[in-house]
Amino acid sequence: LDLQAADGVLVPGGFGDRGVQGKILATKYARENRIPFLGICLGMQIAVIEFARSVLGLKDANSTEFDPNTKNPCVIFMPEGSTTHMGGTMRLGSRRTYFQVMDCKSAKLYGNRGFIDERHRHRYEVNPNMVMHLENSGLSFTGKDASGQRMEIVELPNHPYFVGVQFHPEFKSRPGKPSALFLGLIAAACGQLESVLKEDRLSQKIGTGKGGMSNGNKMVKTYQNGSPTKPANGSFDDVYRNCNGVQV
Ligand SMILES: NC(=O)CC[C@H](N)C(=O)O
Repeated sequence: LDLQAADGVLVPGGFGDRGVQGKILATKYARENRIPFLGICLGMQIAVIEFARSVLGLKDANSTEFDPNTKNPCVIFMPEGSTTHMGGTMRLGSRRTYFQVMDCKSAKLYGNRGFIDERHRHRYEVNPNMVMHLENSGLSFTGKDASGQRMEIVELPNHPYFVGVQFHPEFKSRPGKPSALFLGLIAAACGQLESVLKEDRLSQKIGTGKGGMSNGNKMVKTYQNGSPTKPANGSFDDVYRNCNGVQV
């Protein structure tokens, strides 16, 4: 895998320690070299572990999923007491994320909404006791659940696009209705994030329901079945057109 050729890095979810070492290296590379990054579920947990190791200097920082005896458990087992999920320990299904600040990339990409509902499938979470330490060193937990104890979105404000989410935006993302965070990753990888964030259209059609982007944003033509030479008519469409088929 040649990371140097990558315009963006997506670290997906996963269970167990297979591939974790490589995911940590890819995340470190993206963070240090300012390559647009999106971490999903385990990918977000990896981003926090990598940051704790490299920036906080906690060399054995880990998830208790991989090292139950770590002295620096920055990701821990946090089962959710739920009468509807009896017997299961997985945090599953739609849960609400509240933005903690509006001046962050994820809130803007979701159209400046106060909260979003996204789907979940995980057992482990960022250790709430380490949040302050991580934030003092530059990570920003821009989305949390209603209790404030479960970290849903993490960002590095001083990076062109470094976003990790505990939820799974892909579950509600559709080719013609992409998730805000995939739009952000692709736009950043194309060097167009600034113009996308400035798009009036991003926030105009929020809450219109049908035809909107998944979780609030507008539908944008993707030309998936159309002519690849169809002319673009705006920066938004450029992003979509240029990135059809692009591997990130
Ligand atoms: N879906 C995932 O990526 C799960 C991440 C992690 N293994 C957890 O259980 O929390």
